[in-house]
Amino acid sequence: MTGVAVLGAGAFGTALAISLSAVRNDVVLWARAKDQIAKMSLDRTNAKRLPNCHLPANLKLTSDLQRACAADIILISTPMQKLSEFAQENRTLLAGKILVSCCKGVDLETGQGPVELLERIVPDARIAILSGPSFAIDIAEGLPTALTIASKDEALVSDLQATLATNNIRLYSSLDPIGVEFGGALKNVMAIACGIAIGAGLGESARAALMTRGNIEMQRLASALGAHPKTLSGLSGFGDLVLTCTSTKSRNFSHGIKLGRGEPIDPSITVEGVATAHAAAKLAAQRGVDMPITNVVRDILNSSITINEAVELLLSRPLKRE
Ligand SMILES: NC(=O)C1=CN([C@@H]2O[C@H](COP(=O)(O)OP(=O)(O)OC[C@H]3O[C@@H](n4cnc5c(N)ncnc54)[C@H](OP(=O)(O)O)[C@@H]3O)[C@@H](O)[C@H]2O)C=CC1
Ligand SMILES: O=C(CO)COP(=O)(O)O
Repeated sequence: MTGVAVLGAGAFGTALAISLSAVRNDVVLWARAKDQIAKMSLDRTNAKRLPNCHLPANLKLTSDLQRACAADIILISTPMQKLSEFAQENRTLLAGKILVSCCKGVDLETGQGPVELLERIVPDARIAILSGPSFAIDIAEGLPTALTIASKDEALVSDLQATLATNNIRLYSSLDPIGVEFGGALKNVMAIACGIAIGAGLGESARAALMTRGNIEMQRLASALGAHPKTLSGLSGFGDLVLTCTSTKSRNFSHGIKLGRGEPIDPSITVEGVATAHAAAKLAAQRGVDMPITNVVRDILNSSITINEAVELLLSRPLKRE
């Protein structure tokens, strides 16, 4: 396999392109805005999305999607709610390629995760997902982490594991893309819940309880959708849950903190858990899956309940065996 393109020069796409460029000379990073690419080429940094991180000299930059899509392997790193539109608009360029989704979310309109969505829109592509604990800034600075690459196609996943591992990203493989995509998506909802708890002064014990019961909810929904429950105990589940529920580097956790403190929200920041809370609550209702934490996060986001009411709701549920 030759040539790796990263589509979407957001924080994560840029970080992945930097990390991959340390081990390969055939990496191209695409952004839709010509002026952004011109500025990035001049400054060798992405001031808009990942400031202060150097773009290596061997990393190619382009706003020409056709040129980027000449690569065999295409990593897609747009926000989840933009993936459907992006894939539909560019389905001809993506056809027949190896597509690796880097998105963490559930599509609000269809209830699909990124793998299922790409399989529907680009049926003749070979699809995989990359997920796990990885703040863009950590990856860009060369700090080590471990991620999961998953696909139902065993040969593909093993090729991608070898091709996409870098000096600071250790890659584990998985044949359970549903578990990996829903682990990565649902942890964002729990990070908002934990942020709310911390922001509202409910304490760290409350956060630990939310993380633990949240993890059970994540497993329940993912299993109902066909995932292996054990997958959610891995990097794209427990691993990312721990990271994002405990760090203010997380936009989802920070969003929750702001809600908990009653502070204003900046709508320009990508906070995947907001739409995903709505999508996941809907999926759970359709399948009869009990998701009390997800439901209260959705209701707080809708302003249909207060944080105090959410606490009361969670604590007054019938007592049960763990
Ligand atoms: N940031 C992180 O630490 C991590 C993020 N992720 C996941 O990666 C995905 C992207 O996040 P992140 O990079 O942080 O997001 P950012 O908000 O930093 O960037 C989003 C990028 O997507 C581009 N974009 C938005 N809409 C479209 C569209 N319709 N067509 C093409 N490009 C589009 C934006 O372009 P423009 O600037 O022109 O608007 C921008 O380059 C999310 O699903 C996130 O959960 C995963 C792991 C870590
Ligand atoms: O997914 C992430 C780290 O693994 C990034 O989390 P946020 O989107 O909450 O910043």
